[in-house]
Amino acid sequence: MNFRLCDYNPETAAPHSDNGCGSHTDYGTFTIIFQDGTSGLELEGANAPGTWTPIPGDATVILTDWCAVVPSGGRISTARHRVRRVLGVRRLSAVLFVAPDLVVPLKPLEGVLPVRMFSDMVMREDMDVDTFKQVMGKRWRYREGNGEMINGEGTTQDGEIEAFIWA
Ligand SMILES: O=C(O)CCC(=O)C(=O)O
Ligand SMILES: [Fe+2]
Repeated sequence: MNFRLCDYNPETAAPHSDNGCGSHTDYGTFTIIFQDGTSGLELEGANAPGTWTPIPGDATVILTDWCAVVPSGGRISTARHRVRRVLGVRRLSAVLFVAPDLVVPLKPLEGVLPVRMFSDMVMREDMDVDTFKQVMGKRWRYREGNGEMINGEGTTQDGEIEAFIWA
C-alpha cells in the first residue's frame, strides 16, 4: 500500500500549463482518491476513449487498476484518469494505492478463464508486480509535468503497457 499526497501548486513547475497529471492508468489493484473540494480530476469513458468526465471536487473516488484487470481475466477494466489544473488555483489530493506485494506474479486468478488473451509473459507467470510497476513508472515525471520527454518517446506509455499485458 502506498499513500501519496499531491500538491498541484501554481507556484511550482510550468505555472502556465493546465496539465496537472496527464492521462494514465494506475498499476495496482485499486486507488482511492480523497480530494480537497477542488475539481480537476477527470475520468475517461470506458467505452468512449477521448471523452473526459469531470469529477466533482468533493467526491471520494475508487478506481480499478491493472492488478485487478489481470487477476479478473480482463473482466475488470482500468479507469483512465487525469488531472487538469486551473491557472492560479491550488489543489490538494491524498491518494491511496492498494496493490499486491511486489513479488506476486501478475496472472489470472486460479480457475478464472480470461475473456481476452494475455501476453505469454503473463500466462507463463513470468511477470511479477515489481516488473510491471517499473514499466509503468517510467514516464511518471513527464505526466506530472515535471520532466522532459527524451527524444522519440511518446507522451503516453499506452502501447508499451498494453504490449506487456495483452497478446
Ligand atoms: O490527484 C489526483 O486526484 C489523482 C492523482 C493520480 O491519479 C495519481 O497520483 O495516480
Ligand atoms: Fe492515477
